[in-house]
Amino acid sequence: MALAHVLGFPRIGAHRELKFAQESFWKGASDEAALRATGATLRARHWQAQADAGLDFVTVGDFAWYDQVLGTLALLGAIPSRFGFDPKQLSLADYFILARGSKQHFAMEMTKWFDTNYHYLVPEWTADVQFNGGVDWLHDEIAEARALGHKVKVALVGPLTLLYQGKIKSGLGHKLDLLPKVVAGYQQLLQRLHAAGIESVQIDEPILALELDAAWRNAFAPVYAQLNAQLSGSAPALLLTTYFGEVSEHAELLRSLPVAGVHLDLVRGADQLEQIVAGWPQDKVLSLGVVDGRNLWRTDLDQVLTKLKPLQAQLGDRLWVASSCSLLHVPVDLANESKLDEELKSWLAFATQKLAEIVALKLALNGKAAEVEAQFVASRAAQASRRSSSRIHNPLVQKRLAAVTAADAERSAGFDARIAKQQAKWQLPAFPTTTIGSFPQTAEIRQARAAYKRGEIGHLDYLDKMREEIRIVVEKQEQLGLDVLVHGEPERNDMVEYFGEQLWGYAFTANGWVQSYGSRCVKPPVIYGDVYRPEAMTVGWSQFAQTLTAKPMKGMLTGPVTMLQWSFVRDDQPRETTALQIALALRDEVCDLEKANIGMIQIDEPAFREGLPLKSRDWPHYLDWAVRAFKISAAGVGDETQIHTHMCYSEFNDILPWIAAMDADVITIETSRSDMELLDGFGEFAYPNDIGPGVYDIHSPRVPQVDEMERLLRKARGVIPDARLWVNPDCGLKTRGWPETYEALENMVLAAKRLRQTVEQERKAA
Ligand SMILES: Nc1nc2c(c(=O)[nH]1)N[C@@H](CNc1ccc(C(=O)N[C@@H](CCC(=O)N[C@@H](CCC(=O)N[C@@H](CCC(=O)O)C(=O)O)C(=O)O)C(=O)O)cc1)CN2
Ligand code: MET
Ligand SMILES: [Zn+2]
Repeated sequence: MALAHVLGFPRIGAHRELKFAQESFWKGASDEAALRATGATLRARHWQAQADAGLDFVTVGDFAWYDQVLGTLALLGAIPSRFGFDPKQLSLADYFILARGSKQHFAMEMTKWFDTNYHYLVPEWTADVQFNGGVDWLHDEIAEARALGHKVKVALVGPLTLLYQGKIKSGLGHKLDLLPKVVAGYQQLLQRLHAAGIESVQIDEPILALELDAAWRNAFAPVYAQLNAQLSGSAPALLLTTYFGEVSEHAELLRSLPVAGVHLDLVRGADQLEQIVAGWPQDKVLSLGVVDGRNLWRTDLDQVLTKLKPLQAQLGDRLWVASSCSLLHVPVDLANESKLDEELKSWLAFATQKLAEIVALKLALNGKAAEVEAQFVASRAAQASRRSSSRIHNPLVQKRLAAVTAADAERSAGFDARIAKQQAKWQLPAFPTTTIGSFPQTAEIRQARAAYKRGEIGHLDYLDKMREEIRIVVEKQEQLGLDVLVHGEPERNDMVEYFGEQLWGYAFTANGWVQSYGSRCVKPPVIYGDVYRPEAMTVGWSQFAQTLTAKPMKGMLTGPVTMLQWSFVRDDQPRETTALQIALALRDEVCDLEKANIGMIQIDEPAFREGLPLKSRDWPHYLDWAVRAFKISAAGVGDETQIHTHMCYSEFNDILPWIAAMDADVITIETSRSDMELLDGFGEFAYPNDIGPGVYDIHSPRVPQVDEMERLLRKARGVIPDARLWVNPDCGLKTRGWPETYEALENMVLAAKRLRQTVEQERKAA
């Protein structure tokens, strides 16, 4: 009999209960007990949903108070020693300091989890890091689940993925130097799980979907042999999970690893099945991820069943039906969507619905097709209705896309000619200061928007409130002495959702929250049809903001790649086609802004790096269309119009030439959490256009001091010519409060002024 399971369930709660409990704890408005109680309630609810759906285990270990990688470090005792915490006595408050920083401590670095919009905390590898055991939280959660009567499978981030995803901070030549300690730590952990009677452990090794070099590849067999030897044939059985891509190059390794089973992502890597299944050992489970954990289209159950049936003959009980990856990346429950129309709703499945899909497949395989016939009928109807629906195809859009030429992607002059005209026009000081776009989204702003959405205040009142906010933001920027201003984006709930709401071909949810990092969530819009801009989206706001100041006011848009990457994307046409449709819509907006005398326009592409395929052999194709999409959105303007872009939260060094190929006049880019590591890349590749490497981390409430920022700027001057260097934070300020924002920007402007003085002195001395 086939079994059914998921690799993980979203922890934030259908109504973001965890977010509100975390934030209340951070504010000091509630205590640790209250936060813990909310966590326990959510876990209990999510396990119950899994049990009620008919899964064979509930997954324990997917919960995290902030992030699952940080949680793994806390569990193993491998927290960075620079914080001075005792790993075995770590309190929740300490754990949050690791994640968010404090007056004394920089936060741990945060970066994207593979190619998702989820951010994890980057382990800090030093020679003295320990793996001798840490907090008991996982063990407590297991006890909780059992007390509720559930059959438990424990999920862990695997040792090699954990090591790989960290960064060497000091004292190590190679991350794998830590292997003996790490393995000992996992052995200890597995023993304890065994002692507690755990029979099944899912051990996530998604790095197998990357192109690993020999050192990493070769580490798998000995590591798993050691973990297995320790268990000496006794429980828990290890299920090694791979996801986010195909792993067929490791087919031989996976067949021979001493683990009880292996999980494959058949959504991302449909083609790998044949190669891996051939000669699959008689004693190994094969868990097949057939329900998409990264998107929310309803599964074509017939199609999947057809694929699974022949395998059942081969695998029997050893066939497990699963989600492709953890369901962390999709919203919790479609039942909470009252605003989506019934047709669209019938096309979708959120995490809760996906549980039912997995179980329907399992039951159909196990000879109980009659019990789940209704599910199959509904799935069939959804596929048919999606294929034939008239709301998906827009001939206007398709015709325009077909007519795009290479020239549409090129500015009329090269950078040198453009920047000369732009400088003559704007007369900015050396090291111009600016911000990334958003200013604090205060409770007042959000409440006003919530009241507007509920119909308690009218459209004009809402506009008035937002305009008032813009007035305040402009006034503060003038006081601060910033050189290039922004309107602050108060009217935007989220930079992607806001545009999605105004474009055709997009649907948006009322409650489709997905965790992005810590307590922060997004509601990714759903792209279901051809994308079309019926009217201007931002022009009124930018125009209004420009009337308030004589300084340049940057227009503010989200770029095509990010609009795509942070949405749930249609799966019935290539991603690049959708990206180019969005690019054309944005191009019209950019041209409209220019016509309205907005002379600087920022087109944010924070997800540009995130969209990069995990395997480098797929890079050229992606980079080609992604760069083209950006350029098409930007290239409709004249030479004097200054195009900015912004990127954050990724490692950029390996794609610098393509970032340069986007040919934005100015890029502001996140660098401060990694102490300007970006600049290392400039050794090989000198970025040609203007650049503002972020001088402070906006994701931490800590206020940076003038000296720190001045130091970073001096570092930047080492590789960026003075004439090309801008001064700005790492990213937008929407998540910050006003007092810390104001103070930080005051310090930043001061740092820029000091730099100008230095240059002046250098010039005099010369
Ligand atoms: N899509 C996306 N991905 C991204 C980013 C991003 O900005 N957008 N930034 C990077 C980092 N990630 C981030 C993700 C989310 C947030 C963020 O601030 N999210 C907000 C939600 C934003 C939002 O949609 N807000 C809505 C709804 C806000 C809300 O909760 N309203 C209350 C009512 C108002 C109140 O009383 O507060 C409610 O509905 O219950 C609005 O402003 O209208 C949050 O979690 O708090 C920040 C950074 C990478 N990925
Ligand atoms: N303009 C956006 C902002 O300032 C860019 C954010 S990138 C995640 O919020
Ligand atoms: Zn950013």
